[in-house]
Amino acid sequence: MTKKIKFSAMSTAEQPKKRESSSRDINAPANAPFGGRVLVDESAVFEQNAWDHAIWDEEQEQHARNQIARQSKDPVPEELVQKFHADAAEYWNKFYTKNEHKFFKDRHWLRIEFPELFQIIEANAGEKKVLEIGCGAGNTMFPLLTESKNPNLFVYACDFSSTAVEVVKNNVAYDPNRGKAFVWDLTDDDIPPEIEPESMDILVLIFVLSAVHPDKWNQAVKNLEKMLKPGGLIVFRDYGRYDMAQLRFKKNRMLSENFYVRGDGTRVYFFDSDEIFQMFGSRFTIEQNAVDRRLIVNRLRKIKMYRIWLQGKFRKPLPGQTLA
Ligand SMILES: C[S@@+](CC[C@H](N)C(=O)[O-])C[C@H]1O[C@@H](n2cnc3c(N)ncnc32)[C@H](O)[C@@H]1O
Repeated sequence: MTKKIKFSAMSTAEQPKKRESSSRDINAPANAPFGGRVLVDESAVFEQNAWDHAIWDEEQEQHARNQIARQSKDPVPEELVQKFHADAAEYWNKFYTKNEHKFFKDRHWLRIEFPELFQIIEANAGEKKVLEIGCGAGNTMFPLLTESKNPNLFVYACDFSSTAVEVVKNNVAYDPNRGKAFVWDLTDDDIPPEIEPESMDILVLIFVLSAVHPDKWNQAVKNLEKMLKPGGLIVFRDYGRYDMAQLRFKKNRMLSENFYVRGDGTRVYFFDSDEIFQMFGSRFTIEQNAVDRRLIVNRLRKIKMYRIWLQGKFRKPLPGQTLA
């Protein structure tokens, strides 16, 4: 008899306890872009490359807990912890120096998961301003600029790594008349001089908050709020708790709970959706706070990889509006 794997849109453990996603949840199985590939018969697991809505059984959950317990027994040696925090931007500089041209990815999922970003590049969308934070190689800035039909779109991109900003400026699609890249640390005491308070229509936060020390999250969110127009939107995507990348960390990589340093010195946190709610819920209306769980399969090598990402959309209320 074939063993059935349990799959559903969202496990009980993941069900947000408070205000939760409404508009279109990436976990919704029907008509969601990646939502239709649901595995019901495990013997078919290697018949396609990816499956959606993977729910773990107790054995897998226990394995994850064991891995993390093991990692926490051998954390990063105390004398190195401060160096990884203090030199965080420098490690990212090294990363971009080494990998300069390998980082531009055409992310088809951007259009699917964040259609709001692509609505503002329509010809008749009016004056719109976007800021990509922790822009790296400009993986959001460049698709927007190259596809835009909106002459009144301006795209800002910032990163605390000066090397990343140079990579962006050296891209052939970089045009100072339509965009501006600059160095700024999201956790600074104030917003950058390049950005007027309450002037941005959309802030893009893709795989960047995970690189920020948890002690600095609050300042980061304050800065985001200050830059965003009332009614403006933050689009967020990042690593989720128990993602394969978290469970694979070996000895001497854990900095603090769920926060790690990779072999190249860059830091990464793995969030759960409650933390995201805590961070954004008192300042923004949470339009989406979803967990995207995929089982990705290497059919040739018969390897199963469980990826977990969080995705969110947070809207700044209009004056006089209370949080939804
Ligand atoms: C994993 S990369 C993601 C890059 C890009 N967002 C993408 O998705 O391709 C994280 C980026 O965040 C930047 N970063 C990390 N901490 C930052 C901070 N406090 N302020 C600004 N940028 C930061 C890093 O330099 C790096 O470019």
